[in-house]
Amino acid sequence: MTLNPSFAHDEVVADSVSPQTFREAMSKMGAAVNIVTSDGPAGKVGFAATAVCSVTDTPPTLLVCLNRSASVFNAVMENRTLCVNVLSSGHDRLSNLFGGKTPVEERFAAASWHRGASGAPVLDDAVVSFDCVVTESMDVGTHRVLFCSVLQVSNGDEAEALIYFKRGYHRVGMAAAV
Ligand SMILES: NC(=O)C1=CN([C@@H]2O[C@H](COP(=O)(O)OP(=O)(O)OC[C@H]3O[C@@H](n4cnc5c(N)ncnc54)[C@H](O)[C@@H]3O)[C@@H](O)[C@H]2O)C=CC1
Ligand SMILES: Cc1cc2nc3c(=O)[nH]c(=O)nc-3n(C[C@H](O)[C@H](O)[C@H](O)COP(=O)(O)O)c2cc1C
Repeated sequence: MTLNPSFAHDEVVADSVSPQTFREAMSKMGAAVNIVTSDGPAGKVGFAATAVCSVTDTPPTLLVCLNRSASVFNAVMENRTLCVNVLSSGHDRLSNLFGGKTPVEERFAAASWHRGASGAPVLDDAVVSFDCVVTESMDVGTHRVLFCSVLQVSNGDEAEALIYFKRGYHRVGMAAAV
């Protein structure tokens, strides 16, 4: 396929790569696993997320992509606060709880939490946590991209992180040999 620079983005995307092909390809892109929590007027919620990325250090900003059909969606948008808790290697069961259809109280009962500056739950034994306020957002397809200004960082002392790769959990902590 040759790309004509005058094509609108949607035209190029429409009949090229199917969602199935895209997901299969994405399954090979290893990513850190996070539990994104939120609390506020709409109540306490949390979900597992790999679609989290650093945007800029000035001001410190993360982005989080949240499916608009997720049960947590309205609460996160109303609270406008969230905490990105980066999971350690022993957190695979916790990730599955926050990634499934489990009731909210059952999700949070499986771990220990404290409250961050934003009011969102911070996971006690996370590798690191980024407590944030949602400053901007943009809809792309099925998801809302949340731009999150970081209010507070909490560093843990966990040696190994949890990585999601080829639809399974892996532990990482040792530097690759060069
Ligand atoms: N970014 C997202 O929204 C993600 C959603 N999931 C959810 O977990 C379920 C199980 O996922 P897997 O076992 O990894 O198998 P899968 O075949 O559904 O997904 C493979 C990979 O594709 C990407 N992906 C999955 N659903 C997506 C979506 N709706 N939008 C954008 N990217 C998506 C993720 O990188 C995922 O690891 C998925 O069906 C999805 O509901 C999982 C990972 C990321
Ligand atoms: C490993 C993993 C990563 C996920 N990453 C994302 C993500 O980045 N964005 C997203 O919207 N949903 C993601 N999900 C799915 C949400 O965690 C799930 O939709 C959320 O828990 C809401 O589920 P519910 O609608 O049953 O409450 C992921 C799930 C798993 C297991």
